[in-house]
This record gives sequence, structure tokens and C-alpha cells, in this order.
Amino acid sequence: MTTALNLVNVSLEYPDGGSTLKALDSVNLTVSEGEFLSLVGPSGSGKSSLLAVAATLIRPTSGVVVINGQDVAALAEADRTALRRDKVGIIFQQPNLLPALTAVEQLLIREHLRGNPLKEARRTAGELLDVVGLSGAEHKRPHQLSGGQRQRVNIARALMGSPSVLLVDEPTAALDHERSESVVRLLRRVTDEFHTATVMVTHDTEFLPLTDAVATMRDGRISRALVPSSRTLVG
Ligand SMILES: Nc1ncnc2c1ncn2[C@@H]1O[C@H](COP(=O)(O)OP(=O)(O)OP(=O)(O)O)[C@@H](O)[C@H]1O
Repeated sequence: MTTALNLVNVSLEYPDGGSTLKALDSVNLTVSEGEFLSLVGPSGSGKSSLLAVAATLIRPTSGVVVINGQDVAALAEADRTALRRDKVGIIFQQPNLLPALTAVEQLLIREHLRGNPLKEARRTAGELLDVVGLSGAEHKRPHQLSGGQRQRVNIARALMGSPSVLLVDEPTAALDHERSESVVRLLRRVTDEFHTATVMVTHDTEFLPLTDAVATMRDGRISRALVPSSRTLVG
């Protein structure tokens, strides 16, 4: 099983008055292609910080982040941006869709802004909307979609460009139980079909059995890992 995301001894400190606050404390984490890991833990334990470091949005104070075999710190800024764009899909709690754009346009906007030809991207976008169960809704704008459908557009958008790593921050926080379950099931299916290394921060413990492994954070440390399958190495 190929490792897609590897954090080695990663620490992150924020300035805190005259001293520092350790948001991540010597975190080790390995997630393989096709593996779905849940990340749980109390508020302030460092879950979002871990996602931000894994997404290459924040540089750790120390330690190594490897995505798809590439040591992120060794990359020049432009290469790091390209790695994030091409290899990392990020799904936040709120879909952050642009109100004026249709579902398919939400998926195409990045290609459009880059001036890339849209023919191929349009085909991919249509296929991805189909995967997430939105065929027929391609031309609807966010206000014409339900909360669950908007989150599905968000997931499809994150899959544009075939990321190796999918980082998902509380995708069900704004959804009712039924829609939450279907979104987590969709993330399970997407992980299986696209072989992404998926890390999902969640408070919904009832959906943990849909994932391969659970890592628990406390005070910046990954303190415990339940490993229902032998596919995950944490800690
Ligand atoms: N930009 C920042 N500057 C300073 N401290 C921060 C910053 N972001 C987070 N922190 C602190 O780092 C610690 C970890 O925060 P983080 O948001 O990663 O935790 P979390 O587990 O995601 O919490 P939640 O479940 O509430 O989102 C907390 O003590 C938080 O106050």
C-alpha cells in the first residue's frame, strides 16, 4: 500500500503572548492511498492545525511533511503551490460556493481562471458531479441546492485534478443526520474509487465505522489510534 501522506515528528507552535502555544506536538501520521482516517478530539486539541499543515497551508515549526513522496519543505514556493493544487483536495465545513455560479461552473472556475482549455475539464466535471449523485443538477446555483447537495458539489470540486490526499474538516457539521450519513458514505466511496488518502476531522462518532481507522488528538498529540484494519499506521 503506497503512502500518500506522511507526517514525521511534526510540531507547530503559535505565538501566545510572551511565550508559545504548541498546537501540534511531535505528531507522526501515515495515511496510505485508498485509506480513510477519522481524526477526532476535543476542541482546541490541534485537529484543524494538523489539516492545515498537511494541506501545506501552514509550515510546521519542526518536522517533515511528505506528500506523494515529496518533502514539502524541500520545495520552492511555486512548486509547493503546484503540489497543493494538484495533489491535495481540501473540503471545509462550509462549501463556500460562489452564489452566481452553477454546480458545474464551481468545478470549472479554477481551470477558467488559469486560462486552461475547458473541454476536457468540462467532461471531468460532469463525471464527478455524476459520481457525487448530482447528475441533472449541473446547472443549478447554490440557492437551488440543499445543504447536502452543496456539500456534494464541494466534494466534487475537491476531486478536480485527481488529488492523492483529501483533507476534510467537519463535513457534516451543518447537516442533519440523514444527509450527514450520506456525505460520509460518499467520502468512503470516493476514497475507494479514487484511491485518495482521506483524513476527515469529525465529531460524529457514529460514522467512525465507515472509516478505516480513528486517530484521537489531545493537546496537540495523536494520543491514541484504534486500528480496525491493519492498513493504518498512526503514532
Ligand atoms: N492562528 C492561531 N494563532 C494562535 N493560536 C492558534 C491559532 N490557531 C489555533 N490556535 C490554537 O492552537 C490550538 C489548536 O487549535 P486547533 O484549531 O488546531 O484545534 P481543533 O482541535 O481543530 O479545535 P476545534 O475542534 O475547536 O476546531 C488551540 O489552543 C488554538 O487556540
